[in-house]
Formats: sequence, C-alpha cells, structure tokens
Amino acid sequence: MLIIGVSGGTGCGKTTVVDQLVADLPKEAVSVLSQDFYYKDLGHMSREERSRVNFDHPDSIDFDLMLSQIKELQAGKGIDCPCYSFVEETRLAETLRIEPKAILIVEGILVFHPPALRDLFNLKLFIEADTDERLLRRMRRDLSERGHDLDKSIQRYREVVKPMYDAFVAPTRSCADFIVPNYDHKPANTRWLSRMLQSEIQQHGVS
Ligand SMILES: Nc1ncnc2c1ncn2[C@@H]1O[C@H](COP(=O)(O)OP(=O)(O)O)[C@@H](O)[C@H]1O
Ligand SMILES: O=c1ccn([C@@H]2O[C@H](COP(=O)(O)O)[C@@H](O)[C@H]2O)c(=O)[nH]1
Repeated sequence: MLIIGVSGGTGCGKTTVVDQLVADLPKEAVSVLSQDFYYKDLGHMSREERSRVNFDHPDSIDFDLMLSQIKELQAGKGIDCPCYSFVEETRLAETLRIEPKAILIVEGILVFHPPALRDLFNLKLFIEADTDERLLRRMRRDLSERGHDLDKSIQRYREVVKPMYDAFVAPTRSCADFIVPNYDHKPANTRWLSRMLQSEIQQHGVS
C-alpha cells in the first residue's frame, strides 16, 4: 500500500486536491482518511465547553487511534473509523467503513506533526495558498457549512487557528516532498501525480 500524506493550513485546499486526485484514479484503487475523523469524542462536554476547545492543537486529535487504524489498513484489514460533526463539534454515533486499497491518502492540518505518523508516508504533499486567501475561504466555509457565526469565526482565527498554524503546521512544510501551489482560482496542478499513481497501479494492481 502506498500512503500519501496531504497537509497545509486550514483552507489551503487539501480536500479539493484530494478530490481531484481521487477523481483521476480508479475508485477501487484509492481510499481517503481525514484527520478530521479523529477529533476526540467530546460528547461528555456541554455545547458551551466544546466551543472553547482548541481544535488546532495536536492534543485535540486521537492520533493513537488514527495510527492504529492506518496500520490495520496496511495489514490488509478494513476499519470502521469514527465520524465527526463540525456543526455539533463532537463525534457522531455512526462509523465509516474503509477497506484497504492500493493507495491510501491521509489529509489534515496536523498529519505531518507526530513523527510516527509522518514516517508512515511514502509521499508528502504540502498544499499552499496565500494566508489571506485561506482565511477568506475558511470564513465562507465556517459560515455556510460549519454552523459558525462571523464573530466566533474571527475570534477563533485570531486566538487559536493562526497561532497554532505558526506553531504546529508551518514548521512541517519543510518535511514535504512537494509544495503544491493552490492559489485563488488557479487550481492546483495534480496531473503529474495522477499519472505517476496510475502507472504505479498498472504495475502493481489495485490491491
Ligand atoms: N484554487 C482555489 N480557488 C478558489 N477557491 C478554492 C480553491 N481551492 C479550494 N477552494 C475553496 O476553498 C474552500 C476550502 O477548500 P478545502 O479544499 O476545503 O480546504 P482545506 O481542506 O485545506 O481546508 C472550499 O470552499 C474550496 O472550494
Ligand atoms: O469542531 C471543529 C473542529 C475543527 N474545526 C477547524 O477545522 C480546521 C481543520 O479543518 P480544515 O478542513 O483543514 O480547515 C481547524 O483549523 C479547526 O479550527 C472547527 O472549526 N470545528
């Protein structure tokens, strides 16, 4: 199994780039794991307490579970991974079945942070967009999809998102094999990678 890590700051376009790659590859050859699936279960907290959690600090992610599930996939076993609701700010009761395939893409702001996870990747991509563009994309998404209001979104960005990006995300840029630009209305070029992965699949099969 080839494991590809995709990271970069909030709003840089990780999901967009991963979707592009998935669309270019046979669906029986690729599965995707998002770091977002592994936000810790906060069901024991009130709404008010959950809204004060720092979701940009590595401690907010259950990396032990994430690592053990990736290792299960590597061993050829399917996993039931947790589902997370951004609107409820906690884990949902349902799980998502993911089967092992030839290529596993793992994406998230902090996936290059823990050395044990970083070392599992055969290829590391860091997606890059200007900071102001990332902020605008994030605000639009927070308001339209994640149930935040403008004040909450601005406050979180200032107090948590930006400082945590500087402390934990930006330093991992240098460990990436490729920096992939994804600027405003100039979609990232991922054709080279799709072609490389297609030839890998042809040589080694889909599982
Ligand atoms: N090159 C681009 N130009 C304009 N908007 C983009 C571009 N890439 C992504 N977006 C938009 O920005 C938002 C955040 O992108 P997304 O892929 O979810 O980022 P991430 O997963 O890194 O947080 C989405 O609404 C997406 O459609
Ligand atoms: O309940 C939550 C959990 C996380 N977030 C924010 O999500 C981003 C990471 O996701 P991206 O898709 O990479 O933007 C992180 O910056 C958290 O602040 C949230 O808003 N609510």
